[in-house]
Amino acid sequence: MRTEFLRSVQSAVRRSNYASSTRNFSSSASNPERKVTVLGAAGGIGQPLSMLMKLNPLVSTLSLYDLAGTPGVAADCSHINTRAQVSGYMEDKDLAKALEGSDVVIIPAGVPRKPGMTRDDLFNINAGIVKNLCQHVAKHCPNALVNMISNPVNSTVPIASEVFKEAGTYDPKRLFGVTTLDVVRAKTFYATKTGLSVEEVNVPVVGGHAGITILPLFSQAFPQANLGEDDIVALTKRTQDGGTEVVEAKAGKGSATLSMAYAGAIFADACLKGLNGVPDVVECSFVESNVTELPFFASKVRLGVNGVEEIHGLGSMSDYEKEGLAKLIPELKSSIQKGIDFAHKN
Ligand SMILES: NC(=O)C1=CN([C@@H]2O[C@H](COP(=O)(O)OP(=O)(O)OC[C@H]3O[C@@H](n4cnc5c(N)ncnc54)[C@H](O)[C@@H]3O)[C@@H](O)[C@H]2O)C=CC1
Ligand SMILES: O=C([O-])CC(=O)C(=O)O
Repeated sequence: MRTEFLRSVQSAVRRSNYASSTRNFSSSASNPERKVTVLGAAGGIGQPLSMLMKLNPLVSTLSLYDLAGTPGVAADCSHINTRAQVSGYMEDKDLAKALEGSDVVIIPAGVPRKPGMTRDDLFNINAGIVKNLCQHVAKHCPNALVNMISNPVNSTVPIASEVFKEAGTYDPKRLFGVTTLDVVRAKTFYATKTGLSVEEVNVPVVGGHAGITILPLFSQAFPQANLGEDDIVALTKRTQDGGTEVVEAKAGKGSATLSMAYAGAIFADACLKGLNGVPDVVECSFVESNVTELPFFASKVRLGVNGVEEIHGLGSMSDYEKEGLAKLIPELKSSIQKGIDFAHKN
């Protein structure tokens, strides 16, 4: 029964692109050892994300770290009869053990929004958390691929890059802001509007991860549907406000956790596939980039054995999308600079 259930979860996940190459998903025996560490593992995102990583046969060691509650989450996850061996860590002094040997470090540590807040309102608390955790990453697993989930992503990724530069470990190919949830939302909203099967649609989302800096490119959606300008504007706005929609619905009890865990698991799975040499693994991500004048930008990225293998350009965009791009640049630029300044001053 349990095996059947696991198979059905795996197959649902596989259909939705979580493991776009079934080759690696179904058999664990042929997959190399891979350690994945989750920092903030006992939180709203951390718990379901840890479970999804435990279900991923590409993971051989799952290391869970949080300031509180990790032993329970680790014990719970460890009973799931899948490949990964689970360990939980809670004390600062155990961070070294938690991180050593990690191939991928996923960071959802930090506070979430409440109604009325912007992601930037989280900066004062989360910037320090991210800086501290990245200092430990630089020390204990400098070669890991870092998947930054903590908000504001537009600033936390630049903070991480400065910390790694300071430590002498920075490799731009290994640092990713996780923007997969924007793609997940754009796909869902597009499929709902067009009546296309959600499993077959794809929509690139570029820019950053806050409000108008989130720019879905519906002109490049696949398959193409004949939507009018009003529909495109409404879909764009809903994708940009997707996080706020959840924050308001949760009415003070946090922000997206389940959809984020799903999105984070898809992105980590893509990183693992790239590391394992699976070809043509492409996801949107906020990375160091020269696609625009900004030092960081989200666009389609091909993942490989070194992390980022290739950053795709923006492709052809509609006039509406070009306007959106022009509008987002100043805000994204200042959020990036804010992160860089923080890393130097604090
Ligand atoms: N990139 C994205 O698309 C998304 C990002 N987020 C962001 O993810 C972050 C986490 O959200 P939730 O899980 O809902 O929050 P949460 O409050 O439920 O969980 C955060 C966890 O981080 C832990 N934590 C705090 N400081 C830590 C430290 N120094 N070391 C280790 N763990 C630490 C807390 O103990 C807590 O368990 C927030 O900043 C939120 O805005 C949320 C949704 C989407
Ligand atoms: O909106 C938030 O605060 C959390 C987030 O980044 C998202 O759901 O996209």
